[in-house]
Amino acid sequence: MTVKPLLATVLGERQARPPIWIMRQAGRYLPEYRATRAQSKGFLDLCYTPELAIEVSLQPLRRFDLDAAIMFSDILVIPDALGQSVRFAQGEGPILDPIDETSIASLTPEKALDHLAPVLETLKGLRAALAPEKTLIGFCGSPWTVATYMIGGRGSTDQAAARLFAVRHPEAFGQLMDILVQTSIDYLVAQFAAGADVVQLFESWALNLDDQAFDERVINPNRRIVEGVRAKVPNAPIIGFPRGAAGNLARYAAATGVNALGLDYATPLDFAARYLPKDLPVQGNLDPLRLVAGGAQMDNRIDAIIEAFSDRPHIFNLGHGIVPETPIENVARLIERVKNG
Ligand SMILES: Cc1c2[nH]c(c1CCC(=O)O)Cc1[nH]c(c(CCC(=O)O)c1C)Cc1[nH]c(c(CCC(=O)O)c1C)Cc1[nH]c(c(C)c1CCC(=O)O)C2
Repeated sequence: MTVKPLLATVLGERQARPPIWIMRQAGRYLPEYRATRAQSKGFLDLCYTPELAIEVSLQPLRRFDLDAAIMFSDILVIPDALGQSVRFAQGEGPILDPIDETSIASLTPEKALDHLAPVLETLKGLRAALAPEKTLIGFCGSPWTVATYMIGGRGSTDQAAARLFAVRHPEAFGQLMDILVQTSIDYLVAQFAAGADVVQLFESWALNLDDQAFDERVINPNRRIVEGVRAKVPNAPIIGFPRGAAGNLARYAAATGVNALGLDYATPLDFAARYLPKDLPVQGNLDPLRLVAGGAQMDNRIDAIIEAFSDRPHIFNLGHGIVPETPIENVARLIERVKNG
């Protein structure tokens, strides 16, 4: 069987050079993505049309020697599948009709997996199209992060609406988290069945939480998902990416049981050495804006990241998603440097 270096790294095997993928690697910095996007009827339509979603997932691998493809979709297909109205307005980001303590009961978890069937078709098509040494990554948003959009109705810098809702309506909030945990388990199990090698839990808003809230809203639901998925898919490989977790990172890694820990770019490079078990695989963590600017500052930082994690399994990645302004030649240079020094 052909070895998949990225999957092997998630499972704890250090490689001579770190394998690499890029968060949001299929996206607007690529002209071919913008062209396919223009052909679609809208962003969600692109997510639910396997033929187009497969195409955009493969676009970055045609240009660059990446070690993984990530299925093209979005974390907000879950609220959409639960019956909440989700729109992606041009230049505004996602807009949802916010849910409240009375509307949680009208969500439709029983219909969610049928609604998500096209995403599973995308995975099957990718599995068939990918070279055997490439890792296929599935994903979902973690419950707290998805809930911040469902309750707030849009992205925000402080997630105030959801933070207030969680403490003002703890019972309704608990019901919402239960629905999101169960839907995420079913969805990820189905992703493995459709051919995913590994899945990533995107907890993009693991910040702005006191330690009690972090335990209740981040650690607990992520742990329940890891356990629930592994009850059906024994030893399922899972990467956790709790962005902004900072001082809570080590507890997150120990308590959730994820195989590998995604580090955002604000995580100090000596953090892993100081606070993480010595064999725990890490992923990250170049600042996406260093990739925009490129040049020597980027090369030096890439080298520093590789050096800092050279004694443990390491997957190179950005510390958050690539931004649309990123010059393509800088991406090529990043990958060349990671692969060949
Ligand atoms: C919070 C979040 C979302 N989506 C996602 C997250 C977690 C990661 C993170 O923190 O960045 C995850 C995501 N979104 C997308 C992917 C596809 C796979 C990949 O290439 O990584 C993945 C893994 C496509 C996308 N998702 C979106 C686009 C751009 C939409 C377009 O093409 O018009 C893409 C390519 C839209 C989106 N989707 C979301 C927002 C806030 C936005 C608007 C802001 C933005 O444009 O970056 C929600």
